[in-house]
Amino acid sequence: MENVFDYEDIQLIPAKCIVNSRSECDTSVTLGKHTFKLPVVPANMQTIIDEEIALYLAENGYFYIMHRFQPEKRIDFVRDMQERGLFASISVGVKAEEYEFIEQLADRNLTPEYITIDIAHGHSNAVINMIQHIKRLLPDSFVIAGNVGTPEAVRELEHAGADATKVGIGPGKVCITKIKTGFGTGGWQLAALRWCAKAASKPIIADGGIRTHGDIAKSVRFGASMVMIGSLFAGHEESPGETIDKDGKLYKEYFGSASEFQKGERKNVEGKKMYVEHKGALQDTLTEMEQDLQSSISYAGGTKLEAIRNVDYVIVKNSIFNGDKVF
Ligand SMILES: NC(=O)C1=CN([C@@H]2O[C@H](COP(=O)(O)OP(=O)(O)OC[C@H]3O[C@@H](n4cnc5c(N)ncnc54)[C@H](OP(=O)(O)O)[C@@H]3O)[C@@H](O)[C@H]2O)C=CC1
Ligand SMILES: Nc1nc2c(ncn2[C@@H]2O[C@H](COP(=O)(O)O)[C@@H](O)[C@H]2O)c(=O)[nH]1
Repeated sequence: MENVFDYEDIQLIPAKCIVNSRSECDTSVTLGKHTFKLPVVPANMQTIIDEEIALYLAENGYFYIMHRFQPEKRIDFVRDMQERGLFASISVGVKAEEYEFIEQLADRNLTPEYITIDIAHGHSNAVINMIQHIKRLLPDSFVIAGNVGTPEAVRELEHAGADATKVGIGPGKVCITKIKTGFGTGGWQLAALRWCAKAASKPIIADGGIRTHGDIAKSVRFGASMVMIGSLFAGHEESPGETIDKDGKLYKEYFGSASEFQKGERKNVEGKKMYVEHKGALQDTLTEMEQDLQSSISYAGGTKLEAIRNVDYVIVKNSIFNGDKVF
C-alpha cells in the first residue's frame, strides 16, 4: 500500500456551484430496498442505540442497525417493527446459538429487512458460513457483513452472498485493537476504504474514525455508500447509558462492544469506556449532519450525493486543523 492517509489528511476541492440554496441538495441514499435521508447509521453498540432510538430513526426516514447484545429481545423487536409497518434491522454474531436464532426467525416466517453480521475480524470462515446460512433460510434479508480491511476480504464476503460489506478494523474512538494487537486500519481508515471500494461490486459501509461531519463527505468521496458512526452519536439525551455530573457539567458513557464493561469479563478485551459531553437532542445532530452534507454537495458542484464521488482532493498530511481543537 502506498499513499496512505486518514480523514484529517485530506481536503476535497470545490467545484462550481450549481444551486441557489444548499436546501436544494439531496442527501438521500438507497440501500437495499429502502431509501434513507442520510448516508449515516449510528453504530450498533449498546451505548448508541436501543429500541426507542431504532423506532425513532425508522419512523423518521433514517437507517438504523439494532445491536446484538440483548439477543433474547430480537424476535419481538423484529415483529414489533414490522407490525408498525417499519423495516427491521438487527445484528447477529457467529456462535452456534446465532445459527439457531436464524432458524427461529425462519420458522416464524419473520424476515428482517436487514441483518448485520457484527464481528471484529470479519474476513473469516465463521462469517462466510453465517452469510450462507442466512441467505439459505432468509434469502430476502439484506446481509451486511464485516468488519474487514482489505479488498480480498470484500471480494470473499461478497462472493459468499453479502449484500454489503463493512470496512474498518481499529479506527473507532473506544477501540484499543490497534494497541493490543498491532493490526487494523486505525490511522489509515480512509485509504483502506478507498482500497476496499475499488474491489467492491456492492455497497460499502465505512465504519469508525468519523470525527467531524466533513468526514462523512470524505467517506462518500472514497467509496462509501453509508457511514457507521459511534462517538458522534454518543452522549445525546436519548442515548442509552449512564449520565454523570462532573463539576456541574453532564457527561454520558460510551463503551466499546469488546470492552470489559460490555463483556462482563476481562477476556479478549479490545475496547474501552469513556465519557463524552452531553450533547442535547439526537435530532439536532441529525439535522446538522444533513445541513453540513447538503453544503458538501454544493461544494462538490452537484445536487446529489453522487456529485461528491467525483471531486478532486489533495493530501495535506495532518495539517487541516492548523492546531485548532476539534473536540
Ligand atoms: N470494528 C472493530 O475494529 C472492532 C469491533 N469490535 C466489536 O466488538 C464486538 C465483539 O467482537 P467479537 O470479539 O468478534 O465478537 P464475539 O465476542 O461475539 O466473538 C465472535 C466469535 O468470533 C471469535 N473471534 C473473535 N475474534 C476472533 C479472532 N480475532 N480470531 C478468531 N476468532 C475470533 C470468538 O471466539 P473467541 O472469543 O474464543 O476468540 C467468537 O467465537 C463486536 O460488536 C465487534 O463489532 C471488536 C474489535 C474490533
Ligand atoms: N476495536 C474495537 N472497535 C469497536 C469496539 N466497539 C465498537 N467498535 C467499532 O467502533 C465503531 C465506532 O467508531 P467511532 O470512531 O465512530 O466511535 C463501531 O461501529 C465499531 O465498528 C471495541 O470494543 N473495540
